[in-house]
Amino acid sequence: MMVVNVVLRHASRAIASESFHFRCFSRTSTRSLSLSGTQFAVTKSKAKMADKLTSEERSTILNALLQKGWKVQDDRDAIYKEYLFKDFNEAFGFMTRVAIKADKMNHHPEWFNVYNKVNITLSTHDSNGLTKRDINLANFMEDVAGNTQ
Ligand SMILES: C[C@H](O)[C@H](O)[C@H]1CNC2=NC(N)=NC(=O)C2=N1
Repeated sequence: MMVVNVVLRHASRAIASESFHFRCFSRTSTRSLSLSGTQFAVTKSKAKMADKLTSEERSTILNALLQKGWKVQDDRDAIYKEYLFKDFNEAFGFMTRVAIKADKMNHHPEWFNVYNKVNITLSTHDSNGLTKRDINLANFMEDVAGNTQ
């Protein structure tokens, strides 16, 4: 009986201390998780701001696209262009190639197609404006359209 009592007391102390440890652990880990979550959010939003095209990049790589018919929107930091193809087959072929590339880049155009017309707007939603990803995708579109238009 004595032995059973000792064993039981030991076991209940162990369980109590386990649950104490568990509570401490889960409190600490929750706090540090939310802390690191906050730090992550701050770091991420700074990175997004830094992503936007600089004025130097606007007068070089963006300007090169403006020479090719792309325009900057009046009310938004975005570029747009209307591509005209021979027919729907050519337009949709272009869209298909661009869609595959865009998905690989995880960077997607806003676009609208009617028969042989494709209206495209590019902007980086995550950065709330133009970034090099828009320039890269627009240059890819220029290459593809150059071969089909
Ligand atoms: C969660 C995912 O990474 C984002 O929503 C991606 C997907 N495609 C995107 N496309 C565009 N144009 N801008 C983005 O910021 C963007 N972000």
